[in-house]
Amino acid sequence: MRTRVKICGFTRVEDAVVAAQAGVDAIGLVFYPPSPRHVGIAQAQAIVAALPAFTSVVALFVDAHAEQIHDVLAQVPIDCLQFHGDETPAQCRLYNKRYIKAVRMQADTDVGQLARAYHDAAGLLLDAYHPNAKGGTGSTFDWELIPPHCALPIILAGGLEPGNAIQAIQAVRPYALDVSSGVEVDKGIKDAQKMRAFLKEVNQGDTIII
Ligand SMILES: O=C(O)c1ccccc1N[C@@H]1O[C@H](COP(=O)(O)O)[C@@H](O)[C@H]1O
Repeated sequence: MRTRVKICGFTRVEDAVVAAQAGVDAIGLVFYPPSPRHVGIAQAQAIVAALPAFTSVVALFVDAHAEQIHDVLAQVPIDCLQFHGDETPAQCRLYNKRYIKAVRMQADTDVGQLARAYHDAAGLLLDAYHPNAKGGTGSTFDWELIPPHCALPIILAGGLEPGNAIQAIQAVRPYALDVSSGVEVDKGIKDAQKMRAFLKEVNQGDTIII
């Protein structure tokens, strides 16, 4: 099965269009005000309206109030939610939407237990731990912490970039890769060449594995 790719943290319509034309599976929109990649409703609507069919839209939240999430869902066509905070399984299930639960990996993180707790998630996203940030740090983590088998599709994140995508696919064999910082010129500003290079590497990685 080919490795899916999500590119996260778009703030500009033109960047999302380039990503879609290059073959990305999903784009991520960050609805977390402290993030430099945060988008408002109007900008999110403009980005989604410019996308072709079959490019999924993922909305990222960090410990958001339910009203904020309902507000986004009422105004922006979202395919999937991504929870990057301390949301409980019950909180993730409130919206009648497919969801991804992000986990910031530490030495004692029990991925199997999390997969059981969030058993109805559409994927478990494994990201680097940082004491002062919830994500989007550009840091990798020790992929040896990931168990070889998991009941949920594994979405690998954290410090991915053109240059380590093939290695990531070979080491982890994830369902998908999620990248943000590694394809940027500045926070929230994507680099067309880096996005294309990343997607090309993922295709190469899949070819090597097959
Ligand atoms: O992108 C952000 O600003 C962000 C903020 C808060 C939580 C998560 C965020 N992004 C996600 O972080 C991971 C890793 O990103 P990176 O490639 O290391 O920059 C990824 O899932 C982003 O969607």
